[in-house]
Amino acid sequence: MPILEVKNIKKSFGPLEVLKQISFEVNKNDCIAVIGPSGSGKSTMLRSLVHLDELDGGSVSVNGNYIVKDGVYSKPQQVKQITSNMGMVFQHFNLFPHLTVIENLELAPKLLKQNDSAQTRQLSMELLEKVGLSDKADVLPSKLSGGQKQRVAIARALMRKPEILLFDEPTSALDPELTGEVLRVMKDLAEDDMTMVVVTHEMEFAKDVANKAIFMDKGEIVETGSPVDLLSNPQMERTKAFLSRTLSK
Ligand SMILES: Nc1ncnc2c1ncn2[C@@H]1O[C@H](COP(=O)(O)OP(=O)(O)OP(=O)(O)O)[C@@H](O)[C@H]1O
Repeated sequence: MPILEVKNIKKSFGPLEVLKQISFEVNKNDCIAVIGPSGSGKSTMLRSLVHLDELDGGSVSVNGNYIVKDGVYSKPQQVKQITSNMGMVFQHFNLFPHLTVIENLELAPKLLKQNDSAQTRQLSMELLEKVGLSDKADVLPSKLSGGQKQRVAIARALMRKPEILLFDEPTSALDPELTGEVLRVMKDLAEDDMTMVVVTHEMEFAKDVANKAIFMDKGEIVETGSPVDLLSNPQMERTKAFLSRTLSK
């Protein structure tokens, strides 16, 4: 059974149909790159998986538990519980500026009283080490580079030990010289068999790290398959058309 199953999801903002009956599955250990031109609905699709955007129709389930089934949402408590199995990393980090790095990591577990504070501290230090920032535990986000902020955001998303990590263009807000350090952490996670869905414009990451690619255009999935095949096969007219649009952005 797939971990995450998305079936015929639909979403409009007013008259604009942003998602048109999208379906796909995420299996354990998949790293899926979601690629497509600006405005194709990638962020909306990702946000809808954790109920940050409300769908108009379709189904999303995690391990067979429905967040929404045929457009009808489960009870809020159940939605909360199911979505807690997914961690989200945003383009603009979304760190709390008045909290130190370690306080950013520990805020949610403390509010939810998930673990005792010694366990929480041990996990937060382990995760900061994993992203190479154990020396920054007590500094405020304003003292960090964009790449470091994003690595903190990744560590924070891992605090609840999610089964799936979702990334929404995690390097798009970074200066080019800072994208590498974030992509390396993401590659390490993929190599540790983390299940990931990554909205990205980084074609090299898609080719090197992802095992599957989903191409979206105008609210539809127009192509799926192995990223290497899709990105390097000159016969694939849609892929070429997509790439020329993206590269000319
Ligand atoms: N809250 C909103 N209200 C109205 N329209 C929205 C809202 N959020 C997104 N849209 C519109 O929905 C469409 C899809 O947006 P979305 O951000 O999902 O695309 P995207 O593929 O992620 O684009 P990008 O690569 O530029 O981030 C766009 O036309 C956008 O303007």
